[in-house]
Formats: sequence, C-alpha cells, structure tokens
Amino acid sequence: MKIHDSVSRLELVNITKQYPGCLANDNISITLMPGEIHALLGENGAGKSTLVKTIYGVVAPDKGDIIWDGKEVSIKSPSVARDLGIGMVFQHFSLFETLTVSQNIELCLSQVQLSKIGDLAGRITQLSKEYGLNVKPSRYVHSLSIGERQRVEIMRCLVQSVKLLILDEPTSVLTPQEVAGLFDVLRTLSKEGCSILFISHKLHEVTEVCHRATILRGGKVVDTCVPNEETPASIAKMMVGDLAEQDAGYAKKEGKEDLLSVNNLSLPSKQPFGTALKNINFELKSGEILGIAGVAGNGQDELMAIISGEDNRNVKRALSLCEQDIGHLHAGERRKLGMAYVPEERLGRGAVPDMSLTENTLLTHSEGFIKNGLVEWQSIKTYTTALIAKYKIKCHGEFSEAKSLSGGNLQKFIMGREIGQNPKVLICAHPTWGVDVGAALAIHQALLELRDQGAAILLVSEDIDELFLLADRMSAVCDGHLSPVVKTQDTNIDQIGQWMAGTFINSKTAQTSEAKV
Ligand SMILES: Nc1ncnc2c1ncn2[C@@H]1O[C@H](COP(=O)(O)OP(=O)(O)OP(=O)(O)O)[C@@H](O)[C@H]1O
Repeated sequence: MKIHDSVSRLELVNITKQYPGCLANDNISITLMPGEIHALLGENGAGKSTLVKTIYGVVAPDKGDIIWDGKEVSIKSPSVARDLGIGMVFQHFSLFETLTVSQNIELCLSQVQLSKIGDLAGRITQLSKEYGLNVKPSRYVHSLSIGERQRVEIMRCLVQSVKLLILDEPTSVLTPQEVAGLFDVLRTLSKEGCSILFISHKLHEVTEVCHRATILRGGKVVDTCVPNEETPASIAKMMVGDLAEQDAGYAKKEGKEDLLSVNNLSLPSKQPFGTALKNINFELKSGEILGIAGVAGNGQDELMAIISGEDNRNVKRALSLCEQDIGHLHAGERRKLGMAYVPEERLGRGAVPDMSLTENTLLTHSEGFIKNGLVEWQSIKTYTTALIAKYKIKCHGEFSEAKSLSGGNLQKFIMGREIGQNPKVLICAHPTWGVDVGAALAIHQALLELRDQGAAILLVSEDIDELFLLADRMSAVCDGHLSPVVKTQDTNIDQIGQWMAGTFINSKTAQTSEAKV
C-alpha cells in the first residue's frame, strides 16, 4: 500500500451504538490511512452497516470519537459527511426512479459544487469513460438494472471528488467482468490517495483488492489481518469459526417431468429502456436446478417478472405450470398453484419494509394461515419464529420490521419464507446476495433439499461460481435472448461467459423465430 501521508484519513475511537435489545457496535476502533483499501468483514448482523452508517452521518453513535484528517469531527448528517469528502454506496440504493441519472446526481450536489462542475452531463460522461463505468447521464433510473444503478451510485460519489469512499457489498450484483472493472476503479482511486472502506462477504475479492481488513463479530472487533497474506478459508475462520468445506461441489441431478414450460415467449419491454424478451423457450423439470447467467439488464428481470406474474400482461399460452396455462393468471393465483418467488430487490419487492416479519410471512403464505376469512395470527407467529430459528436470522423477534434487519438477514428471511412453502416451482434471483459464508451454505443446502424433494428451481444469478456450484443445467441471457440450455457438466465458465456476451445469438443454436404473445 502506498501511504500518502503520515496523518490518518479516518480514525474511529471506541464507537458504540445500542439499538433496543441489540448492541450493534461495541467500542469499535479502526484507523484508515489515505489510499488504503480496507475491508470490513463479519457475519450477517455483526455490525458492519451500522458502523459505516455512523461514518456517513446516517446513524448517531451513543459513544466514541471520529477523527478526520487529524481533527475531531461530529458527522451529524450525510451532507456533513459529503462536505468532508466522504461518499457512500449503500446496499439498498437511494435513487429516484423517475429521474434521470444526471438529475439524481445533481440532487446531492450543492450549488457551489454544481457551479464548479459546470456541465454535469459532460462530467459524468468523462468520468464514465475514465473509470469504465458506462453510465449514460440521460437515462431514466427506472430503466436501469441493479448493476447499472450501482454504477450510478458510484458515479455520484466520483463527481464529488471523494477522499473516502464507502462501499457496502459493492460486488454482490456485478458480473465477473464488472467486478474486475470496479476493482480497477478502486485501485485508481487508491493511487490518487482516496481511502476505501469496503464491506464484502466475497472473501477471495477481499484477498485480491484490500490492503487491510478488520473482522467484526457481535458488534466487536475480533481480529485484523492483511488479506493478501491470508486465504479466503483462513479469513472465514476468523469470521465465523470452523466451517464445513463449502466448495467441495454438490452432486448434479437429472430432472424428471416438465413442471414449468416457457414457449415462444416474446414480450416488448414495459420500460422505455428495458429489455424485450425474444422468443424464449425452455422447460424447467422437477428435481432440477436450472441456472440462468447473464450481465444485469439483459432481460433477467423481465423474464422473472413475467413468469412470477409480477408483470401482469397476459401472455396466453407462453407459460404453463404442470401442463396448465398460467400466462393469464395473476401472481397470487400462480402462488396457489405452487409457485414461489424471490425477486432481485429484497426490500420493497421481496418484503414490505414497514411490516413485521410475521406480516411479511402472511403476504406470501396467506393460503395456510387464513381460515374462514380470519387470519390465524398465533400460527403465523409460531411459523415465523421457527423460520427465524432455522435460518439463524438475527433480529429481535417475529415482530421486528423488515427494514430493521441487516441485508443478509433479510435475504435469509425471504429465502426461508419461500422455501418453507414447499413450492413445486421456485423462481429465485441471487439467493445468497449479501449473505455471509455460513448462511450461504445453509441456503445452498435448503435449495438442494428442495430440489431433491422434487421441486423445480430456476436460479437467476450473476454469480457464475454459485451457478456452477448449484445448477444441474445452465443457460445464459443476452439482450433478451436465451442461449441453449445444457447440462452443467457439459459446459464451462468460458462458454457461459461467451453466451453472456451474446455469441450464440446468430448461431444455428439460437432461438431466433419471432414472437407471439
Ligand atoms: N434500525 C434498527 N433497529 C433495530 N436494530 C437494528 C437496526 N439496524 C440494525 N439493527 C441490528 O443491529 C445489528 C447489526 O446490524 P448491521 O446492519 O450493522 O449488520 P451487518 O454486519 O451490516 O449485517 P449484514 O452483513 O447482514 O448486512 C443487527 O442485529 C440488526 O438487526
């Protein structure tokens, strides 16, 4: 690491934050030097997000000092943080959907900053080129994929010339190529003297890019290390103790009868900049996991929305479940037939932020918990409590609001809730997004158990390693086209990578005939 200065950029001294019933940060002290890329690691609920929100002025600590460039400061709000030169990219993005990229970025700049920049759209385009972010200033945010939205958030920090960039799990929604691009951005920023605080559960990435790491457990600092002198396994051990071997590989299975059929599905995009689906055909069989890889924004969202019924356009016979046409049924009716769904966005679409976990469970389990028109609250509470115990979800109890859970814990809740319905067909995006290594293992096991009981699972993910680990058959989407579907053991990362880039589209194997909806 190149230390640019002898004065630390940021020093946290004994930061403590108590939530009702939970000591989220317990006397945490950390120092960051200029140009240092520092990883903050720990299990779900260890207190990482609380700590970074304290630095960004979103959470007020109960105790402790923050020293910035050698001087004690009080960061009472994000605007104070931004004035100091602190930028943050959250796990859940904070962009206005109905505004353009440029307008979103403008909103967080002061008049002084804006007049200094002058042509904001030009500056965005220039930075976009410089850092390889591919962010277009005139695009509306609602039309952007999750990966693209994240790049807008990073851009928002870059235009403000940050001195400390905080990234809360920045790579969980990126493709391998995008991750490599992001790391180039981080390395460049580091060389320019910008410090980076980086929360991640992907330990091989931490060993690749971070200069130092601090490990939290139960709100306390339990260890520190130099990641490139460690292995992902040794860091995992510091985080959660001994783990069963995760990457040993799981046995692949052959599916049996077709449960979900997608036939000649073509559909224009609902959004002006969305992706149209182009003659998609595949069968999802009982007892198999079918993985769909793809760069964010290539039609995955649209495909999942139309299959689940979230997109309520009538696609007639293009979809069938257990040989019954479902293209005209709404999402609730599809659930009654045995379909469960885990969308990409957990807060807002996977769970209602202001509702308790019990109420959120009721939303997708209403069948079992409503008798004679009355909600059986006691049963649903018992069920939710069991879910919390089974997936070791860290929260105060079944009455906790969804928004009070840490990102990984909410993901565990949503996955557990959907798997718990014993669905015939599970449609699932990013099953382990933001989930720590121990919990990811538990979710993998639960998915495999569900498959082995005969369910059909459609796994849409940008995490190729995870797809290769779990999927029995694989495919990729590019620009709304679906590649051929092949057995996982008959393909490799190279081929899937090429399909993600669209090499199959004009080949003989591409599904090219035109749409009927
Ligand atoms: N607003 C809140 N009200 C009550 N408890 C909260 C609130 N925010 C966080 N907590 C609790 O504080 C603890 C630490 O949460 P935090 O989000 O900091 O964890 P994390 O390490 O970032 O986890 P993850 O890796 O899952 O994102 C958790 O037990 C969480 O439930």
